Amino acid sequence: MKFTKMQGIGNDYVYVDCTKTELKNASEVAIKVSDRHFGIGSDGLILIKKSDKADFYMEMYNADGSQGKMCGNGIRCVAKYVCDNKLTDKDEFSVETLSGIKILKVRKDDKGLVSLVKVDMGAPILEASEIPVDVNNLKNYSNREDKRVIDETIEVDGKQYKVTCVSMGNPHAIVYIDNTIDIKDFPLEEIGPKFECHPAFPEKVNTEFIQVVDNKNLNMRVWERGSGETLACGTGACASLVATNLNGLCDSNATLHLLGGDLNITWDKEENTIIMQGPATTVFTGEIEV
Ligand SMILES: N[C@@H](CCC[C@H](N)C(=O)O)C(=O)O
Repeated sequence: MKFTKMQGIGNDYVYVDCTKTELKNASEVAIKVSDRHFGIGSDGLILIKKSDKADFYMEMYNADGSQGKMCGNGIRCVAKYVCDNKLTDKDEFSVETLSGIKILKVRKDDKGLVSLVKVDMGAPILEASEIPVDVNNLKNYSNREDKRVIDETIEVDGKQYKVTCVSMGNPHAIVYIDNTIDIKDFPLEEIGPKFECHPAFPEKVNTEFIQVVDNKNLNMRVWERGSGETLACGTGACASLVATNLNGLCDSNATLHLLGGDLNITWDKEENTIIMQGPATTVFTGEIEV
């Protein structure tokens, strides 16, 4: 299997061009290639396919072989892949995903290679049942009128946290952490898996731990369902901007500082859509037996 390893602010996936060939057992291949000791090493696998509704189709798998409906850092790398490998000559095109069709715009460097990608990520989903969140597993759920999960109480491993939930096509739980600690010292490996498998999240959840620096800057660490800690999560950054704005803690445009780099996120409230902008990088290409 020919592949290209790419990363978007450190969230790395193995990309396979399936526009002309088919890959069988994608879920098993995802587990194999993602292994950082016995495989290529990645947070998962992304297949680039043809679409009859858009210019391309993105199919993504987490490191444990589970399928994700959307991947923010992945879709920027798909944009770089299709442009740099001349599968399209357009600077603006569409990519179909399991969570709908996204519109992407690329910026190229002086060698004609894509360096920055802007993605219209669509509208955030806030209704609990659509995220999905089982509100019966929250403590004293209070937003029954609008059915959103904003600043609600959840008990995880005997400790109570305030949580806000948003879907960007995939489910996210956003939790605010103490600003006085260094975010790198937060015990993510211990707490992340407990949120991921909490009964409030019937399809599991990606959890973002946020420190509000000021109304234009947020620090973020993420525990992704199916992949564990990653250096960044694009959909997670979008969901965190929405959650933090709904809690009145940041502007509708802010920079998210993740372990692997920064993303600029805007909630265009007139259009009710989220715009994500960030880099995409090719690491290396190769061939592996699968
Ligand atoms: N890293 C991604 C999200 C990948 C999918 C996620 N783990 C899920 O299962 O929902 C991103 O950049 O958005």
